[in-house]
Amino acid sequence: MARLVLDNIHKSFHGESVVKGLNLTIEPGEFVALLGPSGCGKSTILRMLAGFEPVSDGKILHGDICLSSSKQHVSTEDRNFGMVFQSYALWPHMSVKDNVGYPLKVQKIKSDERDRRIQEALEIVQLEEYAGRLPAQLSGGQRQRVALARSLVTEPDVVLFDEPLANLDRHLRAKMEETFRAFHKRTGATIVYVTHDQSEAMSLADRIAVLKKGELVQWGTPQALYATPKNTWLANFIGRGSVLKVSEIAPQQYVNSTDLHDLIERYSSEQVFSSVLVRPQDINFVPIGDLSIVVTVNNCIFRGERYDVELTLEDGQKLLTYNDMPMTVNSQHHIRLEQAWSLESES
Ligand SMILES: Nc1ncnc2c1ncn2[C@@H]1O[C@H](COP(=O)(O)OP(=O)(O)OP(=O)(O)O)[C@@H](O)[C@H]1O
Repeated sequence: MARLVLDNIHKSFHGESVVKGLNLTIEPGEFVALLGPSGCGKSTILRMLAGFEPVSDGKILHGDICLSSSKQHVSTEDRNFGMVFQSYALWPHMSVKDNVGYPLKVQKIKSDERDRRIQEALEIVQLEEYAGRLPAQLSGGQRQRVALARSLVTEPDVVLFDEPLANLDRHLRAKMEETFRAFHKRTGATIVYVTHDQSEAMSLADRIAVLKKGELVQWGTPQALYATPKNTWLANFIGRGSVLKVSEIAPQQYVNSTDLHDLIERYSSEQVFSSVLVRPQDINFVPIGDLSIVVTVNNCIFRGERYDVELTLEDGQKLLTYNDMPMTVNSQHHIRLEQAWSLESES
């Protein structure tokens, strides 16, 4: 097992720069998600890792081996990375067993060894009983699990996933997330997983690289991205919450309740402002008091286990919070903001 390093990677198509100086060090066995909106360059990065695309500049290293640079390019076949894409690309005329075993046949692995590895891969994705079926006789989730089994029979150090759950319904996605977790635990492979779904990235990955327009915005654990997002764009992209304009304050710090209320009070009379992130769970309804702010209920939506309540401050800014009970639209209440996180302005 070796470390995967993306060292100042650039990629341009016809003079247009789509990946701009990306640096990432992925530890052996780590589960990493590349997350970002459509067109930010996620698939291009994965394709460069897979060897389908050369890099325009920079280096991709796997341990001591240089896989890609402007002078060098190790072919896809010689990288021995597993790959699972959105479309399962199974051979329709081959059984599950033959689909899974195909990469081993290409590698000319002997049949008893091949059978052992197929059996093990099918066990990991819990499809042993389906070995004789054709892809057409399987559900979407089962087909995706066959593709997963096929990606691991060659026992790769690194497995690349490109939106593998995008074509599945919500229920199946949740089930497949479990399969991925078990797969990662069992194989210990390094995983690079492309998605534009933040909840998928948050629930699966050890670390997430959030990308925007070909640039890395933040790289960290899901918990760090949620608690300490870098800027207003990321705060709006990860998790739920409200970005409030307040009086000026240095970015990247927690603001306690007293300071926050002071910053909100002083904001209306000032031109220069800062932005802070307030998470819904950091807002409490309280009796009128020193640290209370008047709000009006703007909207209240039933979400099953709770209500989403949209509040309006006196200066018109909106805040999202949760409540166990429904709240009447246009009713007035007092809230206390327990804490907030100050943000850099979006570049
Ligand atoms: N072969 C290509 N030729 C020209 N431009 C390309 C090529 N491949 C990708 N691009 C461009 O590079 C940019 C990044 O594309 P990429 O597919 O990597 O984004 P993405 O983040 O994976 O998006 P999505 O989530 O929609 O799949 C886009 O503007 C796209 O049009």
